[in-house]
Amino acid sequence: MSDTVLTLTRPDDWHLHLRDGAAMHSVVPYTARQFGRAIVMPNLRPPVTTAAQAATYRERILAAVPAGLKFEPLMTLYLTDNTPPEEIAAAKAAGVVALKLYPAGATTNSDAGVTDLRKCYKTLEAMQRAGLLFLVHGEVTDPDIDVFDREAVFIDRVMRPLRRDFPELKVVFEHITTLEAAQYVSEADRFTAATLTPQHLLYNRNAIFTGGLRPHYYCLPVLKRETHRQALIKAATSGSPKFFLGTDSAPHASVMKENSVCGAGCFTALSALELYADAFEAMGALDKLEAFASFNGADFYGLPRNTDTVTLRKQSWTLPESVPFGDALLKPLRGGEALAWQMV
Ligand SMILES: NC(=O)N[C@@H](CC(=O)O)C(=O)O
Ligand SMILES: [Zn+2]
Ligand SMILES: [Zn+2]
Repeated sequence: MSDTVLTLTRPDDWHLHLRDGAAMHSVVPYTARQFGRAIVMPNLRPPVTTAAQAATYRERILAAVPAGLKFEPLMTLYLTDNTPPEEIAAAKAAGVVALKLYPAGATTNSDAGVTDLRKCYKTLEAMQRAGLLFLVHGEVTDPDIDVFDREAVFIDRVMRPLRRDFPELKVVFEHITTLEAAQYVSEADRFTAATLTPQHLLYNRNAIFTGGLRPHYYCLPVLKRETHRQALIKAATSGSPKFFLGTDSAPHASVMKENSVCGAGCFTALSALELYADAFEAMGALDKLEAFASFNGADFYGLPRNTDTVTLRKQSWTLPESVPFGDALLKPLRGGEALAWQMV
């Protein structure tokens, strides 16, 4: 491996928002160019709650993949208080790989989410039996809990009871943002893993307030203090197979981001690998990027690793300020700025 060229087994994105319709058509090509597969989040309006809906959503995504690219969307269902246990067998038969927990009110399009996980125990049992994974947005929504503490409190209130009651359910603690979550996952058994986003590896919460309020750095869980960022990049570059790539690329039209109420989500799909390469290089850990991006996630999900490769070259380029998003515009994280790495 030379200093200026990095060739990796083709990575997968284990946490991605593609939206639907014209907006989806605008963003699918970015992911399909970099990644072999992606776990597609189900928080559409209305959410993807049934196997049948997941199957038709999958077809719409495939129709948006540019000719000549091979990309496999891996589908998920949005768990609600009322997801029937019988839906799990149908989901498995339709190729759905996981269910997603959105605590009601925790994040974008989560109003149909779970109000109390105990209401879902029969369905979780069916998932554990069927070998479907459980992907978790790990924040409590209690208004008494400070927004910066919601992930740490979730560990005690939800994660520990969940692990105790379903020890063999594979759980992914999605987009972790804290030292507490990194520690919890490192110490957990082999049924627990976590995804890490580029923004949480690269930035601390100062980024949201540098020289004014910067909506494009606002996502959930919100960026935390520098001590947390350091714990996350340490986990990502540790070589532990429990941590893997999940961009959480979450496109919102710039008119919605630059508004009196700004939706949560950073759009990173356009330059995801470049952003991760930056974060790993700053730690002197480029040699750890391939396992994080291309091996650990597939191994945890029990899927084969990809066999083709991608190449990144160290050459400066400028990320566009904005790109089309259906009829609207979409601003990538770091839009208009120079990036050190470029996928070729
Ligand atoms: N991460 C975000 O800030 N937003 C995501 C939802 C989510 O993953 O929580 C979105 O769908 O916009
Ligand atoms: Zn989330
Ligand atoms: Zn997400």
